[in-house]
Amino acid sequence: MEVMILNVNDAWQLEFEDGTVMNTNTSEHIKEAAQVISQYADVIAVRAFPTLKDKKKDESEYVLNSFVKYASVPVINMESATSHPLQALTDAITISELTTKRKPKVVLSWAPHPKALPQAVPNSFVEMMQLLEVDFCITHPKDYELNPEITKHSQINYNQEEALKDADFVYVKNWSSYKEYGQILSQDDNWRMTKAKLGNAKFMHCLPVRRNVVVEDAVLDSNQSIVMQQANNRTFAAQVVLKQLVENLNK
Ligand SMILES: NCCC[C@H](NC(=O)CCC(=O)O)C(=O)O
Ligand SMILES: NC(=O)OP(=O)(O)O
Repeated sequence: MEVMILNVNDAWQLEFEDGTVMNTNTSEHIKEAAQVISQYADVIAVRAFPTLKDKKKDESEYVLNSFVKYASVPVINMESATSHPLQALTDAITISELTTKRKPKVVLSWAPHPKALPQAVPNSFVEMMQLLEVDFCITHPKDYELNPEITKHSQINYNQEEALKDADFVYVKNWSSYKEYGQILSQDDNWRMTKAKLGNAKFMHCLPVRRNVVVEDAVLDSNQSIVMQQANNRTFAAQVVLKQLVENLNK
């Protein structure tokens, strides 16, 4: 593949609203931009982080969906406002490669972070775990509930120690509050992952990870950490999706 990387905002701001009088800070409408890029490329992969300010706007996935609407080529989600499916596929591949059990116990554990981060990675991880044969539970402080529409078939335990008991895989991730949308409600270091809490489980994280904030060095530097296998599987997850997509284009 020949790859072009475009950081759209480096050039100018795109307009996504219909019918706007574009006499302020947006220079090009997504209608033209998506069609022009479709003339350059056979596939468009879009990364579009949320505003974390306007829940309705983020949930409308206006960036990703506008590309889908106006592009004339397939669009791939490289982490959108509310989901990161290629990361979830990566995580599923990693768990299935490394599990020694038919039904491993997998825990998604919230961690503190100084910045407000999206819910995209945990959302997609939860959705993926609901598709796999795993014993799955989520642990986080009160008021860090993810979108209940996404978590409604998953167990939530506010007691981290209890949730982590006998875990085979522990996926650690920070996210900002969904309820108090985009807010940091806690930076409680007691939620940081430590070697003691991890027990015999394998440690997972999508990266980039803040050492000794999200997880202590002793975990990342141990052979229980499988973050490098995960990062490697990001390539294969993207390749398998692109391969199928491109093969279908040529049919
Ligand atoms: N897999 C990519 C993760 C991207 C993003 N994390 C971040 O932006 C962390 C940046 C920082 O630590 O400053 C997220 O959580 O969705
Ligand atoms: N994990 C993840 O999405 O990594 P990149 O930001 O490198 O794509």
